[in-house]
Amino acid sequence: MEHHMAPKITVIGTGYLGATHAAAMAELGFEVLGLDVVPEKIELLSSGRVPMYEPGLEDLLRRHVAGIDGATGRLRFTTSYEEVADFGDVHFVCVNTPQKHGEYACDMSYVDSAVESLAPLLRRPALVVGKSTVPVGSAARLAARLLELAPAGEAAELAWNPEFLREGFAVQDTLHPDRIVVGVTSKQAEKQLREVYASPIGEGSPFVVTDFPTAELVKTSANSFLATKISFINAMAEVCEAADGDVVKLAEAIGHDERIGKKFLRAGIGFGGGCLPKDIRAFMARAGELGADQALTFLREVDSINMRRRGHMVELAREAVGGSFLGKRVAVLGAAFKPDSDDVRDSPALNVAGQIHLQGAQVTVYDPKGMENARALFPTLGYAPSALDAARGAHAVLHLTEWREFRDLDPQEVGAVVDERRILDGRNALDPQVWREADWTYRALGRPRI
Ligand SMILES: NC(=O)C1=CN([C@@H]2O[C@H](COP(=O)(O)OP(=O)(O)OC[C@H]3O[C@@H](n4cnc5c(N)ncnc54)[C@H](O)[C@@H]3O)[C@@H](O)[C@H]2O)C=CC1
Ligand SMILES: O=C(O)[C@H]1O[C@H](OP(=O)(O)OP(=O)(O)OC[C@H]2O[C@@H](n3ccc(=O)[nH]c3=O)[C@H](O)[C@@H]2O)[C@H](O)[C@@H](O)[C@@H]1O
Repeated sequence: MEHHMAPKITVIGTGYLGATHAAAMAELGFEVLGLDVVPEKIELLSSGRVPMYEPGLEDLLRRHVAGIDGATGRLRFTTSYEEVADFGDVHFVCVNTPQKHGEYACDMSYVDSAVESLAPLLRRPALVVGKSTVPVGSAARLAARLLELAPAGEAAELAWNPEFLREGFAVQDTLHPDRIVVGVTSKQAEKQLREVYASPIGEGSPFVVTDFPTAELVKTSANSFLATKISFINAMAEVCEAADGDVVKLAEAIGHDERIGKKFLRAGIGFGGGCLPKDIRAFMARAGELGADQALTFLREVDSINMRRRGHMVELAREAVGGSFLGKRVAVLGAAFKPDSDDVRDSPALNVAGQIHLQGAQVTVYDPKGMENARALFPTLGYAPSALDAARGAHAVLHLTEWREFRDLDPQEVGAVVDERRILDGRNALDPQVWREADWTYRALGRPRI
């Protein structure tokens, strides 16, 4: 009987997506080699440490990284493309695809460079699998490039396998995905990917096989839908504020309709992060290039509703401190773009903090995990080592990222250190009653003033 070896896997780009994917693939039993162009990241990962905060990821990594006591040794890291090309049968491309400076379009230079570094070294059969979020049409272009550059010729193939993980739940989402989507041009590629994902498929994750453009579009349309849902509820929050309605109750009530659903209806200062904002913009830009820009004009509105939230939060805060920020102290609870992450890319919390600082207030920020990243991006803001320290002497406290730690704060304890008991809840996540009972003025976006 033919002895079939499990494919060896490489992961190119070991950031939020790639580091998680690499560790998860080792957990599923594969031999994995991760590569990044930043040697410091590779050093950290090789010693079993994760260069960012993602719940459960470090434990997973330490179970597998070669050289760690008791680890399986299935996971290693390198900066050498030669090593990756020699080692792998399936190469996942997980590099960043940020927004271009001053444009809506996606910056494909990192993906292009990853493929151009790897392809000329592929001498034996290989499946290169794109996971980064890219404009539709990229996979076809990269497949042609691969064929042009790889010494293995047609034995080096491309597939597209978009990723849907959420930060904060990355490990769980990778090991137990809602669905697996693969864009392929051959049965062989499909077969190989079925083998890689045999475990989640066996657990019941739907496996959707499609062509390149559809696979790319599934990703951008999923993120567009999520962004639209958030902006929808934030538009309702604007109307609620004008009509003295309560958007939290409204969301709960419409969410009982299963066709609408309860998820992604949390009104507040809106969506941020390294994905939703840049993905909807890149999608609009790409649709424009394809002559289908009209189809996505609604995303422009989704984006502008979202950006208005930040400005509105600043206005509410200014109003709360008496009409001007000059000489006022403002405490900001939260810097990460969402809880359970240290990611501050396009963070609504930091954007609001930055605007208030520019308008003359003394702003002090605290975040359980995002401090280092926040300081690097906004070095002129004040930072404190705890929520209580941030609140000391404040004329207003702004709750901008809904960490558990903030929900558990004791309003009396915080009340003892502030100058004025004023709290603005930018995430509709605190219990208004608890704060009001402790003599705080509580105000939230889209809820009655009382
Ligand atoms: N962060 C997330 O939750 C998710 C991200 N995505 C997509 O995944 C991609 C990666 O996102 P993140 O992991 O958040 O970005 P990231 O910035 O955290 O990680 C990207 C990594 O790629 C490395 N890199 C850049 N150029 C390289 C090259 N030529 N060769 C090797 N490594 C290189 C960087 O040094 C960095 O470590 C993006 O397209 C993003 O839209 C998709 C789903 C979820
Ligand atoms: O493409 C990506 O990178 C990922 O983008 C999002 O994941 P993520 O950015 O980690 O975070 P989300 O949980 O989607 O939250 C995004 C933003 O929306 C905000 N949000 C979310 C939900 C909600 O009801 N209201 C709301 O304002 C969050 O505070 C956060 O700023 C998607 O949820 C993932 O499926 C996708 O893989």
